[in-house]
Amino acid sequence: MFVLFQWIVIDSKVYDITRFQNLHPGGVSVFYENEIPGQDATEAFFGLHRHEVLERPQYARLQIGVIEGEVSQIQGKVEGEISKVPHAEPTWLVEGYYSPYFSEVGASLHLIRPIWDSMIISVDAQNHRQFQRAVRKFIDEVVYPDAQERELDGKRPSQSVFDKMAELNMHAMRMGPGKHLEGLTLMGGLVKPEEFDYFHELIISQEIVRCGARGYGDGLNAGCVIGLPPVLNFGSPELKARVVPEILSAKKIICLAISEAHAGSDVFGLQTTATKTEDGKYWIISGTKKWITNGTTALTVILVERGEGVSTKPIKTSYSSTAGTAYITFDKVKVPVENTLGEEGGGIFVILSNFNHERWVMCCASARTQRLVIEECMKWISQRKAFGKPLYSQAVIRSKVAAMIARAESVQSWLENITYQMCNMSYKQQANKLAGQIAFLKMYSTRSAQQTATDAVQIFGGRGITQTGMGRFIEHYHRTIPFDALLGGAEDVLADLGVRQAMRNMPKNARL
Ligand code: HEM
Repeated sequence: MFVLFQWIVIDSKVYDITRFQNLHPGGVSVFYENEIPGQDATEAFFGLHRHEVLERPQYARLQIGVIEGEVSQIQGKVEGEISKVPHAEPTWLVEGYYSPYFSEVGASLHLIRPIWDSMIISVDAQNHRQFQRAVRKFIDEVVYPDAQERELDGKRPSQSVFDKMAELNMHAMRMGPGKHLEGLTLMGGLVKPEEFDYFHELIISQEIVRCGARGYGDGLNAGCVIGLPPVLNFGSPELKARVVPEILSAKKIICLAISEAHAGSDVFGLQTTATKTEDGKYWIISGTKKWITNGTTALTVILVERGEGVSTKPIKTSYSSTAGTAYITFDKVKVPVENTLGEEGGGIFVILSNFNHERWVMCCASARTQRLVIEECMKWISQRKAFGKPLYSQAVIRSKVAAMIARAESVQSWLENITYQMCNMSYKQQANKLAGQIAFLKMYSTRSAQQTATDAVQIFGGRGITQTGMGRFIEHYHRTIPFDALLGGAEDVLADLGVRQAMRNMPKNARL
């Protein structure tokens, strides 16, 4: 019996595909096409596969040698590295570019900033660049692999990831600067609690979303980012002492339950009721909540700890179940009045007070994921050939990519400007001066993101709607992006809010 050995070369590495060829997901026939058997199949391979295919253990072991005198040239994702693909990173991370906002170790910003009140956070020497490198390394090594696996199996992020984030106090840092950081060692001591500012928080938000796993990103304690601030800002000292450490160490999960089947953006239209018992010691809560991120795993719902009468069930959404999106029902749930956050009857204020920060976090994420899509497109249009030339030689492709880049760059620049304002304003000033700005940015960034998703699918063609293979991140992005335009207030509602706020500030005497 004869065995016909079949070898191919990809990027100077020799693969023995003798046995594998009949198992090849793309079929056996491709290996008998011209220019493949026994030859350099690099170009053909990268026109059809992501680099990560060669890194999977079952395929990596097909490699039997390297071509003498040659070295491998092609790189996939390199853990912890800054991408060299143009526009794949915000300019402040790109060699040779400058930023007035992000500092190097021990450097101070050459900016004169007005001092308005004692809430101002110092922005000298906060060491953003070193911080970014450490966060990226952590995300790439610890979070990225788990994100890819959980997106596939739909389970919640692994507890080990929550725990490692807690060791670095990352859950606490995701709440932004403030008193809750006092006494904590942040990122292994890289930044002092009093020096932690909104740019550090922006870095964390933007690094996490580089995982390209939308549902997982939310599953990774996004409920805490929006759910804990009401407790921190309005909870009694006893309640905070009991609840906050458990949540910041990720032993318990919190979520913010606002939306209901009957009311989404209209927070005044909510129907869940809380009635006091005759002795005034308890609330009895009845009603439902819908689309609650992390709700399937949460132990606390603003005032309500999971217990008798609280039940949750998963909602199947267009993104993955790893986010834990839940339908929650309260059936005569008894809650001590001490769990009340803020003034009785002032719940709307509690809810609205954190909207700016929450929307700003969403802008951080949206700005960065648009770049992930740009990076995918840039690689695809240079490695994929059509009509004998790379895709980028088509003007129509270049025009789509140009629009994507312009949108992503403008969103990031605007975001950095707003972040700088936040660093210099008290929470109250932010509410007065930035609610409109942040609403506009949120509206603009999610609209940009949707346009970019549509363009990316056009560029990737069928692969842009295929869950595996070369277009997998594009398919995921395109499928999950509509959510970004809904959460934190629908686009049109935000646009309207911004204009109304601007009109309130119109000088009475301004005329044409
Ligand atoms: C060591 C060599 C190779 C390995 C390990 C490999 C592995 C795979 C895998 C895992 C897939 C499924 C899609 C994906 O996950 O990306 C695939 C698809 C495919 N492969 Fe390969 N492959 C190899 C070489 C080649 C070569 C040399 C060709 C020839 C041009 C080829 C042509 C294809 C085609 C046409 C598909 C279908 C792509 C699609 O549906 O978009 N493969 N291959």
